[in-house]
Amino acid sequence: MKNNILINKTIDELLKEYPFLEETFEENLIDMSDKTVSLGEALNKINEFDLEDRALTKEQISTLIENYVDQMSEILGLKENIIEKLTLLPGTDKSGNKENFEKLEILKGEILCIVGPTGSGKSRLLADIEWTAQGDTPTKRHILINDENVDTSHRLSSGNKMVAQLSQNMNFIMDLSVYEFLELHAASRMVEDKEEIINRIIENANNLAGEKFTLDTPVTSLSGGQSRALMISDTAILSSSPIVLIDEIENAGIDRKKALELLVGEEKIVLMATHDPLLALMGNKRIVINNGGIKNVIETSDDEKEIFLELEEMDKKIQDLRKDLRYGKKLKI
Ligand SMILES: Nc1ncnc2c1ncn2[C@@H]1O[C@H](COP(=O)(O)OP(=O)(O)OP(=O)(O)O)[C@@H](O)[C@H]1O
Repeated sequence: MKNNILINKTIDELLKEYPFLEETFEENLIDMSDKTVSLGEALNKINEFDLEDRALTKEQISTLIENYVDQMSEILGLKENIIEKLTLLPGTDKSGNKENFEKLEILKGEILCIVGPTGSGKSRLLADIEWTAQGDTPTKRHILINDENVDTSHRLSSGNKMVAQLSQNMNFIMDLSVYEFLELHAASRMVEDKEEIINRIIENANNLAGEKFTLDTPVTSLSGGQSRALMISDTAILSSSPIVLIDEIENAGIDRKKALELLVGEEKIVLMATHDPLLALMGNKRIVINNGGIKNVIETSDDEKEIFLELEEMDKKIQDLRKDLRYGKKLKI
């Protein structure tokens, strides 16, 4: 079985996560009397005579279970939940030299920042991840999902995307209200509690943006900050994509710290290109890019976390001054 994640899980865990497997186990000689054993162990325990009788091999049974979980997850929209880890394997920089790392693993719930001078290749790295590069981009990098090479058939399909990209420009061209826009999106995701989800999205978006907007507001009249807040909240709450790529959350009147917390709170992997020290220090690690290649991966140190607290206070002061300025007040510290 190529999916080690399934084979190492216990029968109990598998039945809780994929209740539809019970019948499959029954039909395929998997003993469910002891649910604490792993699927791998249960497969090993199958009697050779029974296998011969059914003209099956253990490998065939494991492949059958794996394919079934894959298909059902796709149909039930569970697929996004099975991304636990993203792995980046080195390619080459712009001069053709191998990148300076062996393997970079990013786990669910982690924030990684990407830093480097203009033109150094930050957007390229985000694009490699979005494309789940298999040595077929200018950098020759490879991306693995859950330790496996990726089935690239998803690349051109529109539904169930693995990666959501929050780009710098959010231009709405549709003539819809915020409610209609969210309703369309909710319908395409077939969510059960549409109204509740829509309310949660707008509430969180308003929490990020300075000036409040309502469900009746036409999307075309949202300000830059408001539309960005709406897209971030929508991505965090409604998007099925487990990986979120952000090409700089600029300072356009949104609370950047809350935005990141919202995205990561929904158990996603977040990769963000940024030059903003406050955002960079919110990450667990940062990838340093130069001349198209990854030169270093730095873990955020305890000292840096202290700096983060200072920056947070400075940032709050600046935000307050900005607000006062907007509302025509005299500035004082
Ligand atoms: N390893 C590489 N090999 C070949 N070309 C590369 C490599 N990395 C990046 N490039 C190319 O270099 C150019 C600049 O890269 P990119 O746009 O990613 O930079 P950036 O750091 O995002 O810049 P900015 O901060 O200005 O947005 C792009 O054309 C990109 O395809």
